[in-house]
Amino acid sequence: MRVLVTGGAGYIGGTVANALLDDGHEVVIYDNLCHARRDLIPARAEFVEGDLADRSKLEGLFRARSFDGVMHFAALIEAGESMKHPEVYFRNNTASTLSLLEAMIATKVERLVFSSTAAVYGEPESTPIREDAKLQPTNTYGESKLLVEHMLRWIHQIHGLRYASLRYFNVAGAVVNADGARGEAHEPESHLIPLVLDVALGLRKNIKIFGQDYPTPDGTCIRDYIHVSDLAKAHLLALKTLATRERLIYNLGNGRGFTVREVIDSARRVTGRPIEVEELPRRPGDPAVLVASSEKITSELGWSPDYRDLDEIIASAWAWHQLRFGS
Ligand SMILES: NC(=O)c1ccc[n+]([C@@H]2O[C@H](COP(=O)([O-])OP(=O)(O)OC[C@H]3O[C@@H](n4cnc5c(N)ncnc54)[C@H](O)[C@@H]3O)[C@@H](O)[C@H]2O)c1
Ligand SMILES: O=c1ccn([C@@H]2O[C@H](COP(=O)(O)OP(=O)(O)O[C@H]3O[C@H](CO)[C@@H](O)[C@H](O)[C@H]3O)[C@@H](O)[C@H]2O)c(=O)[nH]1
Repeated sequence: MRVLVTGGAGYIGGTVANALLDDGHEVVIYDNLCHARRDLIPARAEFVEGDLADRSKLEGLFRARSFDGVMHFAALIEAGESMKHPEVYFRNNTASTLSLLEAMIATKVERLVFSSTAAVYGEPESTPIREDAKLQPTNTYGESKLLVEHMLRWIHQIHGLRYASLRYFNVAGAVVNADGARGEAHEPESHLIPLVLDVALGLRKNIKIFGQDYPTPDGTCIRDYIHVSDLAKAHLLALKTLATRERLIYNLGNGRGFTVREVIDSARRVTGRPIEVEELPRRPGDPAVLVASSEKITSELGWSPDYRDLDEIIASAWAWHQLRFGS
């Protein structure tokens, strides 16, 4: 298949682009590089620099090349930042995605795999979270993605777009393949695991823990960490399944939650280094607990994660982190 990968210069999009290439597909990456580095674009893919909002550029690309599908990763991704600048998130993640969808409708590109998020659920009523749980985001990042899910439902119904909405929980870890190694590095970094590993490497003094008074065993937030290679596997499965099924909505997580302090302890075990912490107030918009039930994708598509152990996920991230940032 020929697949357009929006946001393919980023952490997850780049990893999935490599997995598509390994599986024999042709990949064109479309990214405006607002949060990525040119030298990290997967070397075997074709690259087009452009913004999601540029409908005519996307339409031109679709007409010129006849794509079988789109994997749509391009977005701003920080829940904390989204609570300071909601309008930026609605513009970039929601309105600009509409330009992509308009271009797909106009040129009859039929399949879309969309990066949704656990943040669409907000504070869940029960855990683990199933796909039929209430959708009530507690941050505007989650809302910006939920609005896209609503648009997709209508565009599917009216224009027949086939789509998969994959609601990822917290993605982590690194992958080694023909292109070398690729791991988690956001520009700028705001995610827990890479920041903790920076402290282990001596690049930061300490890790700030946002909130100690959540209703969890140690007072810090609980998240479900999934390895990026397991996520990539699910994307390829979803894209293929859209040949026979029209609309897929799946959670992607490991089914086990870890507090922020447990993640830091795991990093101490894996790296063998001391990791100093500093306790700060809550970060606005953070739900206390997000843990996935991924039973639906397991029973319907046969997906299951290869990485189930947090220490293993962090060890994979650490191996790459030392290569990339160690001296
Ligand atoms: N990292 C996670 O834990 C996580 C969890 C759930 C969902 N997601 C979703 O997965 C996707 C990828 O996340 P990531 O961690 O790889 O982030 P990332 O920041 O590494 O990648 C996002 C990419 O999108 C590009 N981009 C952003 N806005 C654009 C625009 N308007 N036009 C063109 N390109 C644009 C950026 O330059 C970047 O390369 C996002 O949609 C995110 O919401 C991530
Ligand atoms: O320096 C830090 C960074 C994070 N945290 C906490 O660690 C947890 C994880 O935070 P982070 O790594 O920033 O990820 P999330 O905010 O949980 O969001 C990620 O996971 C979501 C799915 O659960 C995705 O939708 C988002 O795109 C992705 O950024 C949260 O409780 C944060 O408050 C800290 O205490 N200190």
